[in-house]
Amino acid sequence: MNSPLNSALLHELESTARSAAAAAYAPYSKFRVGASVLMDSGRIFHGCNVENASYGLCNCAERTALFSAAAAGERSVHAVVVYTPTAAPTTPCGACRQVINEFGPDALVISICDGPDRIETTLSALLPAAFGPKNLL
Ligand SMILES: O=c1ccn([C@H]2C[C@H](O)[C@@H](CO)O2)c(=O)[nH]1
Repeated sequence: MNSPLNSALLHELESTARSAAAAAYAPYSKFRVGASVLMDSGRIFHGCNVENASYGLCNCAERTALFSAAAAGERSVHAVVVYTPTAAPTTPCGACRQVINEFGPDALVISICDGPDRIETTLSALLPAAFGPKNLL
């Protein structure tokens, strides 16, 4: 990604994450999450959480979005946006942080919600000293 994350792109990413939550399959938690990812190619993918009757197999919105990008051949993520239907923003869970690290150790991570607050941080701040592909070289 050579160009910075300008405000138009950020707005698109945020509205994509918000609308992705509409497809959430969350019959158990009722917590409907949406995510969008901007890949270094410039392509945007989205995802929602997909739950399962065997609760441990629930997949978060962030991972759904990233796996969708990976399935399309993408390998490098520039920014991740997660939307939760809450008053305060929510950062990705530990499992999602590890998956984001696989494809974007330098990724920006932006959390938005229904309230005015937002969190703009980086994957490396959320998962310092991460284990990743470099450790297997
Ligand atoms: O950042 C998050 C946090 C939680 N969830 C999902 C997982 C589960 O389906 C539900 C409750 O944890 O919300 C996400 O998709 N992303």
